[in-house]
Amino acid sequence: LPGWRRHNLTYRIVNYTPDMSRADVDEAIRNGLEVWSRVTPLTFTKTSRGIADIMIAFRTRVHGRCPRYFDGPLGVLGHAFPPGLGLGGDTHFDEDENWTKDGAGFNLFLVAAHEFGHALGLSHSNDQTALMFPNYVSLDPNKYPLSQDDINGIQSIYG
Ligand SMILES: CC(C)C[C@H](C(=O)NO)C(=O)N[C@@H](CC(N)=O)C(=O)NCc1cccc(N)c1
Ligand SMILES: [Ca+2]
Ligand SMILES: [Zn+2]
Repeated sequence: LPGWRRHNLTYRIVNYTPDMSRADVDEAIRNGLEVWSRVTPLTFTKTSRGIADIMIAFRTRVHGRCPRYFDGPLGVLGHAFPPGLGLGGDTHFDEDENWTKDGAGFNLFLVAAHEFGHALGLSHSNDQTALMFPNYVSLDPNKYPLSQDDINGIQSIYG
C-alpha cells in the first residue's frame, strides 16, 4: 500500500538549522504538514522525544544510517522516505543550504511541503505547476502551494 494506514501521525524535529529561529522552523514545518492535512483525513501531532512516524532532521553529506547522501550547497535540498516503519516517513533537509522563512535562500516551508508529499507516499509529478514537480520553483510562500495535480495525487492515496 502506498500510504500510511494510520491517519493520526506523529512528527519530531530532531535538530534545528542555525539559519532560522526555532519558532520559525517549528512554524515552517507545521505549515508544511498542514498543506496536506487540509486535503486529507491525516492529522499530525508534534512530539519532542522518542520515535515519531516522521523524524525531521537537518543533515549534511553522509549522515547516520541514511542510505542517501547530501551534496553540499545547492543541488539536492532534501529527501524523504515513503510511508513505512523505521526510516519510512523520515525527512532530512540539507544543512548546507541557506534556509529561510522568506524569499531568500530556500524557503523551508516550501521545501518541507514538497518533502512531506514524499513522506506521505507521493512521487514526483511532471506537472510544472505541481508542488511535487522535481525542481524547486520559488513560489510566493503565502500562495497556496498545492496544484490540482497534487490534490488528485494525495486524495488517490487517502481518499
Ligand atoms: C533526487 C532527489 C533526492 C532530489 C531532491 C528531491 O526531490 N527531494 O524530494 C531535491 O532536493 N531536488 C531538488 C531539485 C532542485 N535542486 O531543484 C529540489 O528542489 N527539491 C525540493 C523541492 C522543493 C519545493 C518545490 C519543488 N518542486 C521541489
Ligand atoms: Ca545540497
Ligand atoms: Zn522530491
